[in-house]
Amino acid sequence: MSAAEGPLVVGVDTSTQSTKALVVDASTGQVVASGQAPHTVSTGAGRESDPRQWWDALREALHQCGDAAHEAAAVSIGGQQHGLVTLDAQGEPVRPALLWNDVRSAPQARRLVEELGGPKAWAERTGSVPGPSFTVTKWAWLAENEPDAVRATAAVRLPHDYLTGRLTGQGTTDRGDASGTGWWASGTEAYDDEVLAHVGLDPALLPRVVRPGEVAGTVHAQGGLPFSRGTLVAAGTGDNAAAALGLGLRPGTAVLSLGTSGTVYAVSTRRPADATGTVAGFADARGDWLPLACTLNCTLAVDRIAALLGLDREAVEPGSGVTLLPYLDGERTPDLPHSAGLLTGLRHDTTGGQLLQAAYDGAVHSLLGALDLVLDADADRTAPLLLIGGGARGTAWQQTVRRLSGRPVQVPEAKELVALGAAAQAAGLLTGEDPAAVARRWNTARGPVLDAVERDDETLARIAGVLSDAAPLLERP
Ligand SMILES: Nc1ncnc2c1ncn2[C@@H]1O[C@H](COP(=O)(O)OP(=O)(O)O)[C@@H](O)[C@H]1O
Ligand SMILES: O=C(CO)[C@@H](O)[C@H](O)COP(=O)(O)O
Repeated sequence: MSAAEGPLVVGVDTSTQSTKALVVDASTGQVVASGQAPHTVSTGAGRESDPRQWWDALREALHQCGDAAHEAAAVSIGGQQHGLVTLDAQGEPVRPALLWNDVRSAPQARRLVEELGGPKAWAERTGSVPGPSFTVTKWAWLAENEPDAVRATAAVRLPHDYLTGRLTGQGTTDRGDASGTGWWASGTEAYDDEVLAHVGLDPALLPRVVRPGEVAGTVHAQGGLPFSRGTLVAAGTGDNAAAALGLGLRPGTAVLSLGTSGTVYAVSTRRPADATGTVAGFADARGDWLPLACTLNCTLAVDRIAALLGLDREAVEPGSGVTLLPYLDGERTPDLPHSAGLLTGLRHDTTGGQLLQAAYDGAVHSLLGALDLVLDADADRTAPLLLIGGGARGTAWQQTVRRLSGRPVQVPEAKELVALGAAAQAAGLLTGEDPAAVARRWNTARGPVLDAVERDDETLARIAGVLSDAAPLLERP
């Protein structure tokens, strides 16, 4: 037996690059064991992963947790949002999942927005104007490009639903992740029959939306996992909603998450409906809302540029008028799905370190442009930003966010906030508490606050100018 004070819970983050598992003491929030196993994502035109490798990675991550995982009384899975998982009648993937950062459905996205009333109508109906990240556009792409796969599909799931379903044997999801599909109406909090009919998706193929605080099921088949049959399984949620739980986030505080995706978000009690499409009007996992903007190019893109330059990711140098838009995967914020990386302002005396700094600046500029849009009008604009995700560990990321935001930045010591949020959700099942209150009791947001520095408006203006001047190039399909 472990020396934990309370029951143990397991929180999982199945994100783009890896699956991470934490075994957490539900009384204190102490992480008693952890594990992590990588995934592969296809390269080339699309971004796909075989869902079965998420299950294998979950098994491996839990194996690394050792005996502690055997004692878990409840488990919950947070996962990368939007991915389209298609299962056949036996529950096996029909094809690899189409991931959130696969932009091939950009033409379908544009068409769907036009066909169902335009951006304002979509924002009012689903909270968001669907871009190529949204599941509904991926389903439309599949129907057009692989009709046999669509015909073979007996169930449609999101990544976290897939793993939760393999644990419980039931098809479930939650409002947080459902709100990123484009077929969940944020006004009625139910699947939108008209959208589903329009894209030819039978609602019977979709999972049941579990209410906040409700049990999704119990572990029905161990399948090589360390859990006992009957272990409680929480609803789980999308990774950003899970991190909001993990931080015990309250309205008024903005989060910047620097991982494979860059995201900026806040909790709000008001249902968002941004007709410009910059802010996605997601639901959170509790009953409130999670207005969020997301970039496709964050840590991976900057690391790639560092690798091209043969530099360590921290080897940045200040100064220079060079601008680098690191849109290696196309971009979502701003909405430029067909764009590629763009470099301008290069001189004989530009150094590699300055080029690398320009890549950080380009990535952070996109996120900060949406900061004011995700916060409620009455939020305190001088409060610290919470910086999380793998990139938050990096000094160059921290300093770039400070310089370009002009705001204090708080870096929580807790590393895996998505998995911690999932653990808090699992703990909430045991104690009946609100998961965000569990996380606050665990003090998960604790960490140093870096003071505000003067905002570098010159760099922000230069990047905005390049974006505007290069629009025809960046928008070209
Ligand atoms: N010490 C560090 N400094 C800067 N970046 C880091 C550091 N450690 C990890 N990273 C970055 O974090 C990224 C992974 O972040 P994470 O939030 O785990 O990603 P995911 O989106 O898959 O959840 C990697 O791409 C890597 O570039
Ligand atoms: O698409 C979004 C949010 O809308 C992404 O944030 C995904 O949820 C992927 O997350 P990471 O793997 O980068 O954590």
